[in-house]
Amino acid sequence: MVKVVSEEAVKCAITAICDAYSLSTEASQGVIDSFYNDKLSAFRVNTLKASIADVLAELNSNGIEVSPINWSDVSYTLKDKSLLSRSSFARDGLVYIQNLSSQLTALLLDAKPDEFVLDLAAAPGGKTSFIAAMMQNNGRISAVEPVKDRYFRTIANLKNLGVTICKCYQKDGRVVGKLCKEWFDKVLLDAPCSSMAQIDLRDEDSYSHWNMKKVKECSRKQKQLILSAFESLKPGGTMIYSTCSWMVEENEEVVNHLLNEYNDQLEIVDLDLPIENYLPGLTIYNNVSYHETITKTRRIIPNQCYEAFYIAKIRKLIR
Ligand SMILES: C[S@@+](CC[C@H](N)C(=O)[O-])C[C@H]1O[C@@H](n2cnc3c(N)ncnc32)[C@H](O)[C@@H]1O
Repeated sequence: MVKVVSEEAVKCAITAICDAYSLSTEASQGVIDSFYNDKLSAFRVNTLKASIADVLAELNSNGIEVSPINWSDVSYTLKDKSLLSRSSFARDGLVYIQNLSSQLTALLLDAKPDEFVLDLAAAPGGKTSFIAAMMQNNGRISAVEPVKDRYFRTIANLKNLGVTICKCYQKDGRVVGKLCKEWFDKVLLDAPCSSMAQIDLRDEDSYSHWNMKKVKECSRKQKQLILSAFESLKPGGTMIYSTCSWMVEENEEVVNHLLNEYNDQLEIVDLDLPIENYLPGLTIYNNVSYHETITKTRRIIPNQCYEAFYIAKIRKLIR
């Protein structure tokens, strides 16, 4: 029987990481508060099906007010997504409601037309579809998802969003590296995680299943998945590892595991995020030291606009 955690236990985990960064009491409180507060919603225009100008004009005529984001032409925030999520734009895939941290992660993969891309943990396909839009539906994407209903949902979603270059596979991502050794130019591993970003401390249901046992289980699987992702990458290719968790076990510890296995075959890319609310990856946690290069990985600090996220960009060296 899994022990259900209290709000205090979640706050404790968040505080421990704030302490590890020596964040001021005020900054730590800001992070904890962000797990209580309502966030702004965000969406992107799906340029596979609509032009930005047309969508903005339609939203305006429906009284939906949106604000642009400075790092993406297609991304916007809005106070209340209820009208938009019920609209025909969302239903018909002209826009896709997606938080900014997720959008930024997909953008950072920097997939180009004509490349061969792997999305190793794809459902429901939000990032896959953004990647396809950036590739202008030119090239190839393989999307992997082992859970049956999530796999079928991804296929339906991608179809609705006008993605034509993606083939979906119902598979465990951990076997892909051995089956498709050095096939892909780019790989996204948006790993299954304990989903701290989804925690709303006002809503017990959102954290009642979150616990350290789950964190440890996720960490074990993430370490296997990151090796598989790296093995599937071509020399010279790049991959993104991301989670929407705040836990070191699911982030720095996983990248450190890859570095322990393949240190001489990769470099961690220094991520220059176009936002201010981020921290470098931790190199020491609970008295365990990780590779120094992990400081080049990034943690997005949650706030009103952004969900808690961890992003690492990794390049496979040409031998
Ligand atoms: C964080 S979600 C991915 C979200 C997706 N990238 C998006 O933006 O829409 C992680 C996904 O990994 C899937 N997953 C779980 N175990 C997996 C495994 N062994 N191999 C590949 N995917 C797995 C989960 O079912 C879940 O759909």
